[in-house]
Amino acid sequence: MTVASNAAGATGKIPGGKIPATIVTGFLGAGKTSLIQHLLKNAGGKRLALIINEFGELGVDGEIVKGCKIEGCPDENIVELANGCICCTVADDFLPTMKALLDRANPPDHIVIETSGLALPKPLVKAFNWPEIRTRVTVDGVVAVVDGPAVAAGRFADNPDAVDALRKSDDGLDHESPLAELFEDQINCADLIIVNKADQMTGGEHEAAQAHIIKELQRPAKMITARFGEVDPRVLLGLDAAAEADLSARPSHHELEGEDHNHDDFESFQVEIGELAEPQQLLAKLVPAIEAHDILRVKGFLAVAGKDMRLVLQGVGNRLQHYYDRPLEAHEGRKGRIVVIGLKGLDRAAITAALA
Ligand SMILES: Nc1nc2c(ncn2[C@@H]2O[C@H](COP(=O)(O)OP(=O)(O)OP(=O)(O)O)[C@@H](O)[C@H]2O)c(=O)[nH]1
Repeated sequence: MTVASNAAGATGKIPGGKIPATIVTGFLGAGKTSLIQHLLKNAGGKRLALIINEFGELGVDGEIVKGCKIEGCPDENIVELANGCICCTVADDFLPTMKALLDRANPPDHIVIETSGLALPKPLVKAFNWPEIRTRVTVDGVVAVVDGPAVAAGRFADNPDAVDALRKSDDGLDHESPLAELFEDQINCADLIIVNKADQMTGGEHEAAQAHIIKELQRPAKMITARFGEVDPRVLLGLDAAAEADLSARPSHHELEGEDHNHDDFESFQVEIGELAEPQQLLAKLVPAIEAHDILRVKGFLAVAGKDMRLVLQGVGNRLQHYYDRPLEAHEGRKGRIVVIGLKGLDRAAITAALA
């Protein structure tokens, strides 16, 4: 979990004195961090506090936000806590973090929470009914960021073959496609759905993505499209949904599992990567490894010979992106680390060997 706050300005408090909070959900790599970066840069003086949660043990998203050096968002306001979905660590992590934010001498105008890509949003919304925070904060809205091209390609459709294969490797699997269930839970908790990566979709793909969302949507929600999460903050904030008060209208596949569900369908691990002669040295090995092992998400930081800057690596499916974001610090050394996330059963040894 990462906490950050930005520049001073107008109060966002709503009548009754409660501070509004926005929960940003969405599958791995859909564009949540991009949306939040855009929001922080365009907050127009509103004092936002940001809580970022990650599934993998490496806190990449918070580091990326820090690396942007957004004015008014100093590093000392950023606290990392990765390695666990916020929906599973509500009592241990989320509640104390919220209380600390609210107890600040100058509390934020609006709180934005980025959940991990594997988190179920509903348990988090439920946490806003806890006595310690219910009188002080309300969920202004749940925003689901969707990877438009991936939806259009059927990534979140029920896939009986894939589920059968997973069942064979795990007798305990007692539900439908984990990706489809998670996707449905995330959109069916949302007040606003953002179909992101519009730049990567043709008109037909756009229609296919929308049609799939509408088919799975069981409640009314606004839907807009975006590229790189560039959404006007006036659209994003101020939904005034009070989501914690209408939980029963937000259906979930995990209703019966209570709050003690876990994420056994997915796993993540880290790979250390020595200094690269050039980025291509790793990229050339990564694409075949991603395809061979159906890796869902790769992200991390790398060192390249002769470069003083840190190389950020992002992979969503087999689409890779890399860029230098900030100078490497002496204590970081000249090696890199990436986190690999996929469905349970990843062949860690084979993937690590392939990237060595
Ligand atoms: N082409 C394109 N790429 C995008 C867009 N939005 C995000 N990306 C890229 O997709 C990758 C993942 O984006 P993030 O914003 O980190 O996604 P995320 O949802 O925060 O990812 P996790 O926190 O790992 O779940 C990055 O390489 C982004 O640059 C978009 O609209 N178009």
